Amino acid sequence: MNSIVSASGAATKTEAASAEVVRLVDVQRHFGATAALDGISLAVHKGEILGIIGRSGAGKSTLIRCLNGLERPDSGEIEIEGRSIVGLDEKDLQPLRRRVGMIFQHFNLLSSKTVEENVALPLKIAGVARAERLKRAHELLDLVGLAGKAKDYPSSLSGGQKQRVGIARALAARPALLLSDEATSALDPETTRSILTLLKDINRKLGLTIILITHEMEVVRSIADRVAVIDAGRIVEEGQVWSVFADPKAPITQSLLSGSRPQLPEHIAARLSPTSGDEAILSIDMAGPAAQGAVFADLSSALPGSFRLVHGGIDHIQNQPVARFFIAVPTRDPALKDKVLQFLKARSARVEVLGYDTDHV
Ligand SMILES: Nc1ncnc2c1ncn2[C@@H]1O[C@H](COP(=O)(O)OP(=O)(O)OP(=O)(O)O)[C@@H](O)[C@H]1O
Repeated sequence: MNSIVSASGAATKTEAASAEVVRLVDVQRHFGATAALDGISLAVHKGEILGIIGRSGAGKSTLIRCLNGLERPDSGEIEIEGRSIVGLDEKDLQPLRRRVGMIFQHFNLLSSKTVEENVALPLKIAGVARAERLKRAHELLDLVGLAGKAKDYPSSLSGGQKQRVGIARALAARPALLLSDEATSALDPETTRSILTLLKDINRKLGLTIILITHEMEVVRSIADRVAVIDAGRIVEEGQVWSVFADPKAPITQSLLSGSRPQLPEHIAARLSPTSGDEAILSIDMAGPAAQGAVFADLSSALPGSFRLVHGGIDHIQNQPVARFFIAVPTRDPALKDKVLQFLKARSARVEVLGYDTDHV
């Protein structure tokens, strides 16, 4: 069984437990010989945004379908706001489903209904009177920036506007949890940013707990507090987003993150020798407080002429600096590389010798 993934911070155990919106314990779901979920344990706390990433087929959709009661696990426990949903019949699932809003990649709006009718639909199903549900729909359209579109039909909206309607509809019944299933995957980068900003605003304003399922690291990077990486039905890595980006441990995480972190340029990587050359090429990873000092200026003062910068940069994730650089250290002084390694390690940097280069100009 995986350990329970949680971010209780400074809260006491009791406070953290009371603020749990979602709790999964050793959830298993098999399809024939395929383990779509193979022992998922997870806790998500009120107001948290959790990103769940993984490759195609990793089990993300099965997980989300288990959370909204569309799929039943073979074994394990799933609680929403402290109530078990495993084993409930359709009738008893209905009120719990209203506690879980959902947004989709292709919006899933009803084309024959106006924007306000789409937003009000969950309330109509719940038996809320027309005047009240339209009032709520208008409040929500205001919240998502579509106040003037109430009477329009979905066909006249852009993709970003359709997703805003989807978000308003998902919030209609005042859910405790919003599930987002690849909600920005069909949108262009600018629209994606505006939808992510809206989700973050709603999270802050309403204290809404959000679980985002995505294969896009950028989505996780820009709005999630925590990330869980799922592979072959198991959580293989989890943590605060900045810390997982700074030091991805599982090979699948490293692979998913490769496009989001500086990599040694291919033409240099291709010509590295594992044993000898004029320069040693080092990768340097620093994050949090370790990335805040003037490391390279200090290295230059302590060991003049000891390196040249090859590639890299500093990113800021959740207000934390996350730095990754590649430097070249001349090998004519055989002791220099070790002095540089020692200096950087003393500054809490992770340093790796990637190989040796002879052909730089
Ligand atoms: N109804 C089903 N019948 C048979 N196999 C299924 C079913 N649903 C999912 N699977 C299998 O379970 C595994 C996990 O699928 P799932 O759809 O949860 O992955 P995913 O991470 O959401 O993938 P994608 O990103 O491509 O949607 C896959 O091997 C898939 O083929």
